[in-house]
Amino acid sequence: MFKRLCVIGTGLIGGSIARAARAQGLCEEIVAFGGREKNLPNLQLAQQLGVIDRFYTDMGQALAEADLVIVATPVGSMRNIFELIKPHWHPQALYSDAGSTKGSVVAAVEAAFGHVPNNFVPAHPIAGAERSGVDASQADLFKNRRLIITPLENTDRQFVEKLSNFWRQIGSSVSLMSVEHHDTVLAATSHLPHILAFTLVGLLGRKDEQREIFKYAAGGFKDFSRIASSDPTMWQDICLANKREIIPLIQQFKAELSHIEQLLTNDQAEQLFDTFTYARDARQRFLDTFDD
Ligand SMILES: NC(=O)C1=CN([C@@H]2O[C@H](COP(=O)(O)OP(=O)(O)OC[C@H]3O[C@@H](n4cnc5c(N)ncnc54)[C@H](O)[C@@H]3O)[C@@H](O)[C@H]2O)C=CC1
Ligand SMILES: O=C(O)C(=O)Cc1ccc(O)cc1
Repeated sequence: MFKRLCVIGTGLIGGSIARAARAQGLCEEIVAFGGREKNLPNLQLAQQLGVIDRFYTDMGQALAEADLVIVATPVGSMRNIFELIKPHWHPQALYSDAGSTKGSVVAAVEAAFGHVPNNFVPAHPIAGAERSGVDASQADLFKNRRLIITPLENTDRQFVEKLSNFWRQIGSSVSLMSVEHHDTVLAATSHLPHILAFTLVGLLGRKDEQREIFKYAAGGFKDFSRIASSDPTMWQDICLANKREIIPLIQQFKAELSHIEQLLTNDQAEQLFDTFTYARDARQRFLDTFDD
């Protein structure tokens, strides 16, 4: 049980962490930090909804007595956030984050502190939605979902264990991996798919007949295009932060698409069938292995 959870960034993810911690009785009180004036309506709503007990516009007050601090702001803001946290850092408190990229978050902490403190435990919930803000937050968002922790060599194992227990108690299945492996895997399974969805929906949206296209969109397009409703600031930050992993995937994707174009141009029906069959079988293998 934590005495005081401090959430920095009370949006979809920070709000859902707060709701889940409250629902499971994992902390005595929950406070939040509200940096900029434009964040205040969201924080007032969070307080009205009972997601947080109160919020502070001063980082020192927000962090006072906090024994668990979770940063859930867009990854591009993290350097600035850790600069603000630094003067109030407490060696006994557990600090973590929810950022979608891990290399950039660790680099942000390192830039702010000159090293990565052993009580900072980088983490990423593989759960979320295309919606933003505290009004979209849910206590069960992390139930039966995965949570990745990417400890560094010097990360205190007791803090890793504490954070793992916290996430397990809010329903997540916890995996540990290196920062680099995380960013390679997530570039493929999350970052590239979001770029593809933004690109396709943008392309179709620019077409004259867009009203017709969206009117007759079948289920597949609706499923695939849902993530193009995601927050542009958040995704701008993620894509720039992990571009080293994303760019080679875009190049491979372009080559695969050109291959399909060639098959169509040459009426190579059998090869087209084989290409689609390979993908279908691969997906079935993933479902058989990982669908839980
Ligand atoms: N949306 C999703 O499905 C998932 C998002 N994430 C990660 O979680 C983090 C938060 O994402 P969401 O909750 O979706 O975003 P959100 O937009 O719903 O919430 C972010 C909150 O941070 C606040 N904020 C932004 N800059 C700030 C600053 N400088 N100081 C104080 N507060 C600030 C905003 O006012 C907002 O309330 C991001 O790092 C994202 O990459 C991780 C897993 C899933
Ligand atoms: O809405 C969806 O399907 C998502 O993929 C949500 C999501 C967004 C960012 C993450 O880092 C993890 C999960």
